[in-house]
Amino acid sequence: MERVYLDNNATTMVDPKVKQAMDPYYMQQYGNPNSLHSFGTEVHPEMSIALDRLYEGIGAADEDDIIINACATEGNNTVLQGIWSGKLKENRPFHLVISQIEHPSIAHTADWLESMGVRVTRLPVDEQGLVTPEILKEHVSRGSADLVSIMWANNETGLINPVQDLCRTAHDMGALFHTDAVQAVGKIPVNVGELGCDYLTFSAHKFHGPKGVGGLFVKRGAPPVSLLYGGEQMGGKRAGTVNVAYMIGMGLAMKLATDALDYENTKVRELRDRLEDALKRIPDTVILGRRENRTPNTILVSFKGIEGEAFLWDLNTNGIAASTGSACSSEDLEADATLRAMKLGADLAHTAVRFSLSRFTTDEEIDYTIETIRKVVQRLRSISSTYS
Ligand SMILES: Cc1ncc(COP(=O)(O)O)c(CN[C@@H](CS)C(=O)O)c1O
Repeated sequence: MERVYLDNNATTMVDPKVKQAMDPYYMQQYGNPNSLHSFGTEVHPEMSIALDRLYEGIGAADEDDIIINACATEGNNTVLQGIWSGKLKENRPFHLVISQIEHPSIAHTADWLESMGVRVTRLPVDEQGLVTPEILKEHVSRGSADLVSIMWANNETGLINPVQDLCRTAHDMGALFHTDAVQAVGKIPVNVGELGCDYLTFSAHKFHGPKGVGGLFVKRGAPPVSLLYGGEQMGGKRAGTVNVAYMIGMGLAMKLATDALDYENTKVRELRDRLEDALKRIPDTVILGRRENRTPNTILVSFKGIEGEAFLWDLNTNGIAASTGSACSSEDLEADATLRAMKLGADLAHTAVRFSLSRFTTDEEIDYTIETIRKVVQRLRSISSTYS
């Protein structure tokens, strides 16, 4: 087998149909959409179709806003910094509530805001690794929070938070609610109308769209949030010439991913479960997080006595791509925040490896992965000084 890509929570392959849809916008229809001449106006119809697909994909109403930006990191920063700057203008304090398992684009932004004088509450997770309304009510008094931001699905464990209940609880407390839905869109049904959130973040390269484009949902009536000022793009809410090709690509990727949700939750889930069941047959293996409450494509597994980095290297030598936790913390050998928040022992936290499948993963790739993991675990344990 040539190579097997099982790191789709880090980024995904662009769907060939998405690539094909983007191609005309580089050398044929390359006008600036803000130009009044035909080169600019001729791209408007496809941009409108793309926007409609995004609205439909997350269940947004016509009166809501979806701001096209560069990535989820920008979207997360826009919400947290946008609400903060609004409070500054009103000369009012800002109390931000996040969880201890958020992606660094939330966690580190919160750290920076805290250094600027913002009050930040970081909610722990329960024994299942989830943030619950009970935890929110236990740590935050009614009326004290301005914004609650809790991720929908965790990028390392795949665990799905009860965001609808969290949103309702946040609103009952008088707070706005944002969710980082990067690992939910394209994996589980996302409907902002049912959820009731004020803001929601997503990123195209997580659901077979291009890297470098994302979306920020802003519910009608929610305080406007901006990070970049300049031209009148996105109604002045996000300045900068729109990347037409990427916006059109993200719109089609959203449609294809939404259309494939059944496949994700049947065939992809079946492939994931087959891999997970095979891993569980290896002695001294721990699967982190209950399968029933995880996105259908993700496994976080720990092999006792084997360092995650060494395991990944052996896998990579055999052509299999996976990761220890999230890609953005892969250089950091320190057990990352999510695993620390789950109160995993250092041995488990340092050996955790993430496998994340996609709709392009095949039976043969899973067969090869199972066979290879068995050999790698046996080899590494045979030379391990800590495993006996
Ligand atoms: C929940 C969540 N929130 C935000 C981001 C950032 O998305 P960008 O579009 O790249 O800015 C990510 C990307 N997580 C990758 C890279 S760190 C991972 O390996 O887990 C994410 O998973």
